[in-house]
Amino acid sequence: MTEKEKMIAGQLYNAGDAELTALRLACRRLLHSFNHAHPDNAADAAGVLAQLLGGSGAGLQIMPPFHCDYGFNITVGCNVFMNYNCIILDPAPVHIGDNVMFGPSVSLYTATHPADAAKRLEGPELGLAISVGDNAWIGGAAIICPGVQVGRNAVVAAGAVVTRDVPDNVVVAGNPARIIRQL
Ligand SMILES: CC(=O)SCCNC(=O)CCNC(=O)[C@H](O)C(C)(C)COP(=O)(O)OP(=O)(O)OC[C@H]1O[C@@H](n2cnc3c(N)ncnc32)[C@H](O)[C@@H]1OP(=O)(O)O
Repeated sequence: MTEKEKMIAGQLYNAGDAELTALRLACRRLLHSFNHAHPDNAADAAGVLAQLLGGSGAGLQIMPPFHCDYGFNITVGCNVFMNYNCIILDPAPVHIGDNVMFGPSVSLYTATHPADAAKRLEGPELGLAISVGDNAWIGGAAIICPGVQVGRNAVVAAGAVVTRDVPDNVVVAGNPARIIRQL
């Protein structure tokens, strides 16, 4: 397997690999264009997003600046809105459903490292896929940790750190995020 194949499969991989380094550089070039697009040129920004992302439905709106590692691992449904300054670390697949809203500075981190220092210092990284269900709302500055699945219609409160899967139709808040009510 190549390092890219290992990365997408959720296995330990070497991020310093030449192919992955080139892919991240290509991603940064596209992000530079997107984040510096003139506000009157919405078509330019939409064209860059179409090149950047693995797939997206109609009605996608992302407010700049936006940051991610690769882009091709991110798929987005219809009518998705991401507010300013969202960050998606996407060595592993990220799927965002239809009608999802992100507040400002939402972070989705699929990337992680071994907790054991000796293993971590050897260098390999790991990506665990994240998904956000249809109609979910992620409040500003929330952090979605590696491997988490957020359910349909769920609300993640501002500032929550989500370490476990979120069921459908609940509000979660806090660090670590806990269910505060059913919807
Ligand atoms: C596209 C965009 O999204 S742009 C707008 C960006 N805006 C945001 O990010 C705002 C996100 N909104 C929130 O975080 C809100 O507080 C919500 C949606 C979670 C409120 O949900 P509700 O179910 O109405 O909760 P409610 O306000 O009744 O509070 C219930 C309890 O949760 C607590 N709570 C509410 N919000 C939070 C929070 N962000 N973090 C921790 N606890 C919270 C309340 O203090 C309350 O606790 P108490 O019962 O001990 O008094």
